[in-house]
Amino acid sequence: MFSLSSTVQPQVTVPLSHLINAFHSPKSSSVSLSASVSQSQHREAAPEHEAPSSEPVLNLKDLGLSELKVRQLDELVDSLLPGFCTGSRVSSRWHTSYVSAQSFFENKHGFLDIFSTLRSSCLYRQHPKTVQSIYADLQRSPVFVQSRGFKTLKSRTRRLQSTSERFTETQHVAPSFVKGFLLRDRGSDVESLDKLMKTKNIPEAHQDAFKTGFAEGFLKAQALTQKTNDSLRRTRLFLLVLLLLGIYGLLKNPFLSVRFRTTTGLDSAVDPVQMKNVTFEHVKGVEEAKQELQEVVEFLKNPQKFTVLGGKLPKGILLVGPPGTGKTLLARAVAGEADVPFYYASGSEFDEMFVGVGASRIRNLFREAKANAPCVIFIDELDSVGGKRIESPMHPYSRQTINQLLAEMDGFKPNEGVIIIGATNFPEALDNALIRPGRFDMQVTVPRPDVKGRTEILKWYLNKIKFDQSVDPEIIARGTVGFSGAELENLVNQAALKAAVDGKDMVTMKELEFSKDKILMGPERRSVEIDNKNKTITAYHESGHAIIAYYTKDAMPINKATIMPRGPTLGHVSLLPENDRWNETRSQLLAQMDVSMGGRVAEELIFGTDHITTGASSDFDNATKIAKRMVTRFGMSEKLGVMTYTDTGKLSPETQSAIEQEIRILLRDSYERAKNILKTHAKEHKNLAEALLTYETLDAKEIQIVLEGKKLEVR
Ligand SMILES: Nc1ncnc2c1ncn2[C@@H]1O[C@H](COP(=O)(O)OP(=O)(O)OP(=O)(O)O)[C@@H](O)[C@H]1O
Ligand SMILES: [Zn+2]
Repeated sequence: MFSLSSTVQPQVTVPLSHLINAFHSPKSSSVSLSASVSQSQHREAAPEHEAPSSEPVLNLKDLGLSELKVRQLDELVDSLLPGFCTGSRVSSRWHTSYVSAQSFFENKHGFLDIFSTLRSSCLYRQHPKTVQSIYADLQRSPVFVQSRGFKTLKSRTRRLQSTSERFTETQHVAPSFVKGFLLRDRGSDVESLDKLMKTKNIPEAHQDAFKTGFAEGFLKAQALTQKTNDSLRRTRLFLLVLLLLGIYGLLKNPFLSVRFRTTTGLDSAVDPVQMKNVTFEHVKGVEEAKQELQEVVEFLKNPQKFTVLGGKLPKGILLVGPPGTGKTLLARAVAGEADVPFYYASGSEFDEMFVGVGASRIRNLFREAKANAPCVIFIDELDSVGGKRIESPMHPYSRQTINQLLAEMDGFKPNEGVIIIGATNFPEALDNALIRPGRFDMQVTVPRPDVKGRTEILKWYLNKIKFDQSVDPEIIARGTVGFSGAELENLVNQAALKAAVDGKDMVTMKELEFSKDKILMGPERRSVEIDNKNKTITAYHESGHAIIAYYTKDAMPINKATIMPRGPTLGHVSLLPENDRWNETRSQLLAQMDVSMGGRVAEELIFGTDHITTGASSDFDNATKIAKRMVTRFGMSEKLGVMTYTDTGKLSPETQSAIEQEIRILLRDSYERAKNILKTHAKEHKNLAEALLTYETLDAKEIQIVLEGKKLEVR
């Protein structure tokens, strides 16, 4: 049978006579199979074998093919003579037999890799021509066209041969087809099978067999052709839909962040993201940083305006600050405010074990960005690409990568509209070359937020959840000194989760306090069974702290006392500074020491010296630290004067012992003060401890009620 593989059927009408003639063209034809069948040549060739016009006309009935439709006939012809059809796509493919295709994929598989075509179209978005030409290409050439002609030609011919065993003249079949066809004037003559059989002297006895064989072969080929056509049609439809979708996506949103990405070894694509929805409004508590970046936004909005006036803006801005303080968010907001593309890269992406990869990634990034200026390139973790640790065996090519980064930064003018924002937690770890003028020459500090900033951040994230009106973000803010924006966001989120778990319909202070403690001290250990004796000791210990805090003038206000085990602690008292403390007075420091002492003093007073526990060790640590700093750093000891003693190891033994002596005195005095207070307020101490044993946790208000001798309302 005539099998067709993956070839598109050209719509060409061929007189049946050509076909028949082809079977019986002179055996002597010397056209060799392996020769490249150039159709144009054949067409140009003089028609030597013009058929006599007197040939009788063939009736399809004679062939037993009267059932065939014209189209089927065309297909038959094409099956037999794929090379014939003028101007058809197939023919042109045949003639590229010796030409390797453009891509390895094409060579290997014989058809275009439509996905890589689409991908590369996305890679070069700034050249819309590419997309168009690809579209045109795809229109021109059906996707599964075999472009490796020699393979096609041979295999198809072989198939022709094997399926036309009836017409045995193996060697000469194909050439005679061609010759028979091409040497004739196709339009004019209509020949008949009868005549052919006569002229070729086919014996009467064989004529029927000839016809039957011909028809059988045709019908079999027909069935297969139909199948192939169906599957081809389906594939083409699928590819068309895919293509249309791709084009639609590109037209609709050129900055679509989710797109085909190529990460083939050395070459990685870089996609910008449009940051319209992130503005400075989203970044709270870092007002100074926002102000400094405002001018960068103005520049990105209108680079020309700045250069006309001769203004010069930094190419690179370094955002410096601890993790989670919103450096990435700020960089996004800069792009969002200016409504320009945002290119994100993490320094660690460039840190490659392979030569040239990191450098090549940087090159790609800058090439893309420059083509889309004005825009923002953000390099997170800049220290991991621009660090000083060059020549380390762990990062063999980092020098190369840094050099590439430097070259790229030097490679464009300040008015080109590309702003590079780098972020790092360790500016001191950066390579000096990076922070020279003309590179990252502007530093913006993004510190941990202060009380006001924390309150704003908490409000911002609280507004995204349901919370009770009684919630006071400021109280939480005061208790979260040192929290970063990310940690505060997490705090609110944990509170929301806790409320959901407890079946509440909104978040209250309780959940917020809960999640704050969880972040600060680890999760509650409700399951831990603490015996009554230990519980009682803990209750008195914590009440001791609370009483001292309550009755000492310069101590911080109490926020909460609890005997709920959490993390490594059995209970704790939390105090809230009214504001972030920039400075502390001597009396505040002493008060802090006294509060720390309160725990141990309570144990001693209530249970006796023999029953004091190990539970006060961290309290002592705390108190000792304060005393030591007062003596050695703050000049708060009369005996040692206003002098700092940083490296105590290098001091004379006398000075060392004098320091020790002073610290000891401070601690002892503190202990005595605490003892006095607890003795004076023994009743309140007892009441508070009992309230804690009953309620486990007491907040500031409840503590006040107990200490004022009033009864707590049953909760
Ligand atoms: N000042 C802030 N205002 C509002 N949200 C913040 C702030 N800081 C941090 N966040 C929240 O924390 C998330 C993480 O912050 P971001 O990634 O910007 O921190 P970063 O400083 O870049 O951290 P890293 O140094 O770890 O990369 C932000 O997406 C945001 O949700
Ligand atoms: Zn304690």
